[in-house]
Amino acid sequence: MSTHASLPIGATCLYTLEEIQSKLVTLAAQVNRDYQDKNLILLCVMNGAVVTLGQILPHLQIACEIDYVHVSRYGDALQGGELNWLARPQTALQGRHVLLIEDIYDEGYTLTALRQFCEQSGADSVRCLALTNKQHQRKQGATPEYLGLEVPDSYVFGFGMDIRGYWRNAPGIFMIPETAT
Ligand SMILES: O=P(O)(O)OC[C@H]1O[C@H](OP(=O)(O)OP(=O)(O)O)[C@H](O)[C@@H]1O
Ligand code: HPA
Repeated sequence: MSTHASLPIGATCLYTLEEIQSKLVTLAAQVNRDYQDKNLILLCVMNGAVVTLGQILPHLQIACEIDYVHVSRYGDALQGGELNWLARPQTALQGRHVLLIEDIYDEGYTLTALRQFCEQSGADSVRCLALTNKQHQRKQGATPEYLGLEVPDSYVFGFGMDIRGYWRNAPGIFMIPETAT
């Protein structure tokens, strides 16, 4: 573990950019294998997944479309609340194979609602790729089919994830130990 000079005081690096890239390459290989003959659409769950989507895309070697859905249940807070729907996908999901792209699988409320939305929209299949999995026992709903890196039960940020609205640009995945829940 290392610290980063210009990040919030006490921030500790959990994963470097190189470690994240390496995991994304592995996840992309699984997606390439599983969706070879499928009409795939990737749905980026804004805002947090924007970096994950952007960084995994060049590693996908299959025809696919992208779109996004914007929901939020944390806002600038460190604890989740009600899910706010800010934008729905513009692409018709009827008959499509949908892969939701998430930055973090935390308590699972967001993912459960998104799966339900896609299924009700007539998708042929709905799966999720989440870059990180927060380790705790407060999960609900189905686990992402493609899971990347394990993170501890603290508020994490960087690589698209915010802390109080900032530092989505942090070059890696970081935590501040005092934010442990
Ligand atoms: O598993 P859950 O407990 O439901 O939390 C996971 C969700 O929380 C985050 O979004 P957030 O509401 O923070 O919005 P953001 O992506 O714009 O930061 C993250 O991007 C996931 O979508
Ligand atoms: O730990 C987290 N960090 C950033 N966004 C999040 N959304 C849910 N949990 C988190």
